[in-house]
Amino acid sequence: MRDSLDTLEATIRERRAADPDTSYVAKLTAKGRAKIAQKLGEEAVETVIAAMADDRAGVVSESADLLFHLTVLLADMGLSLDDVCAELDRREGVSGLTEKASRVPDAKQPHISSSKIEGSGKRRHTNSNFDQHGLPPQDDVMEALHLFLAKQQNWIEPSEAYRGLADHFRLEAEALSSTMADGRSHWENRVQWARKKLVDNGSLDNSRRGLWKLKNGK
Ligand SMILES: N=c1c2ncn([C@@H]3O[C@H](COP(=O)(O)OP(=O)(O)OP(=O)(O)O)[C@@H](O)[C@H]3O)c2ncn1[C@@H]1O[C@H](COP(=O)(O)O)[C@@H](O)[C@H]1O
Repeated sequence: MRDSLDTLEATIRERRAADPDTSYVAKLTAKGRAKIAQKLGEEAVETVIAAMADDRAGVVSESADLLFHLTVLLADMGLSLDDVCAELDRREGVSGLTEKASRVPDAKQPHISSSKIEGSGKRRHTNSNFDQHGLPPQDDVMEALHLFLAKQQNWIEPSEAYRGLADHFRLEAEALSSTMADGRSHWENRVQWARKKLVDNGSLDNSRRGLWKLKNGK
């Protein structure tokens, strides 16, 4: 398997610079990364369709197309199969369920997807909708705080929410150190605003000063 992929990778790297009239790799590469990624997506869908039809030969064929297009994409990004294998090696021995349980907050919730790359199954955020301070929109913070609190067993201190959500949104150090005119933290202010919204809509238990928890069942 690895030999076949190594050979394919070497061929693809060589064919990228070939004449697009005689090379599919060169032709696809010339169309740009978006087209390569689109083809990869199509092959993934075709693999799924074959699997759902219990078409074993189809799955083998579509998987070959999928691996081929993935290798073209990696080459276009200056990445290699070795990079992917190194990541797989790093994960070896770590149960997928254990890794998933360690994520904070729950990445499966679809309604925080405005800043999440769909389909990755992992917490990844684009910065495109972040503001000039490098912070996510208030509504996203509110939804993420709701999810974060839903996972807590007990009362938490605000600092835990600041940290947990900063990790969730993968905030840069610069964004975390940004302050308002009065010296208060932009980020903490945003999380506090989110907490207030949750109090206002009746989700948050407001009975203990300086500690945060959702009301039961909210
Ligand atoms: N493994 C492959 C491989 N798998 C699939 N494909 C091509 O990938 C394309 C995608 O399949 P589709 O049915 O979606 O094609 P399509 O509808 O024509 O594509 P679009 O019009 O949507 O762009 C087809 O043209 C396939 O022939 C491949 N093309 C090349 N290779 C390898 O890459 C090497 C270099 O190829 P060239 O760059 O063409 O010389 C070859 O020797 C092979 O080893």
